[in-house]
Amino acid sequence: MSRIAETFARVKAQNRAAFVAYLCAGDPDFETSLEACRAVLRNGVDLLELGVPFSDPLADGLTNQLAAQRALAAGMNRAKVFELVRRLRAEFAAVPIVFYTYYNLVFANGVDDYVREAKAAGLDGLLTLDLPPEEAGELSAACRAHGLETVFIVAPTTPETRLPVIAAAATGFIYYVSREGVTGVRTEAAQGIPEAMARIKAATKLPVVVGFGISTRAQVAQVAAQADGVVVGSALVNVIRDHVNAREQIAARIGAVAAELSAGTQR
Ligand SMILES: O=P(O)(O)OC[C@@H](O)[C@@H](O)c1c[nH]c2ccccc12
Repeated sequence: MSRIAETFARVKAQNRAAFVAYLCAGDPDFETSLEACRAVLRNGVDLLELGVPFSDPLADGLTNQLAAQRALAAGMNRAKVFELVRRLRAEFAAVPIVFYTYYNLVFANGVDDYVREAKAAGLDGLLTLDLPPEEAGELSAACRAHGLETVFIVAPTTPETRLPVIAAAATGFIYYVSREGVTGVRTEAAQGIPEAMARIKAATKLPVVVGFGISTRAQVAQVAAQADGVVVGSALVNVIRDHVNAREQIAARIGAVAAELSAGTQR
């Protein structure tokens, strides 16, 4: 069983949703990013989404765009992103790590080489934010060959007819982005999640995680009652933003936020 499948089976047996954290790899620098990832993994995170910093993050809100800029400014590159995964995998054998990346970065130097290197570094899956399943044949074949999961997104605007296409291409889990627009902290979790879960669950047996705008323990608890996993990104990335000039504080503070929010996943 894959790390991802084991994780969802474990949290289900514990009657809770998985707590999924998003951080941008190398934000605000390699060593601080490694410390921030360690801190959230030691404080309730069940699955880590690592954003691969990109110059044109069209699907990201301002918080994540600035995180990518900080990482790129600090010199983050393909080799260092894989090194970060290797370092985390050496310390956290069981935690699933999934790249959130734009297809350009995967495609640039050969899809098969990228997937092989990602698997060798210890990665479990890939979510390519700008690659629809209809165009993902080469990537899906490479991931099948090398043993990476291919996660795909369902949005509130996804037509019913596309759900089977997405469900057929997805492995590991499906990500339901619970509102239109881009990522970013909001005052309340989106409405309509139960209805969306019913739609998606009619098309797939895969676990479904829900994200976008979730930033408080109460919002986590609300979504945890409705989904298999809850994703928090900007609320964690903002801790890094707010302590860029006090980097030694980031690990402790981001660990505390992860501990507070992840407690909301208990049903
Ligand atoms: O930041 P938020 O509102 O907590 O949402 C999670 C989001 O950041 C993370 O899952 C993510 C980062 N980049 C993305 C691009 C598309 C969809 C999702 C994402």
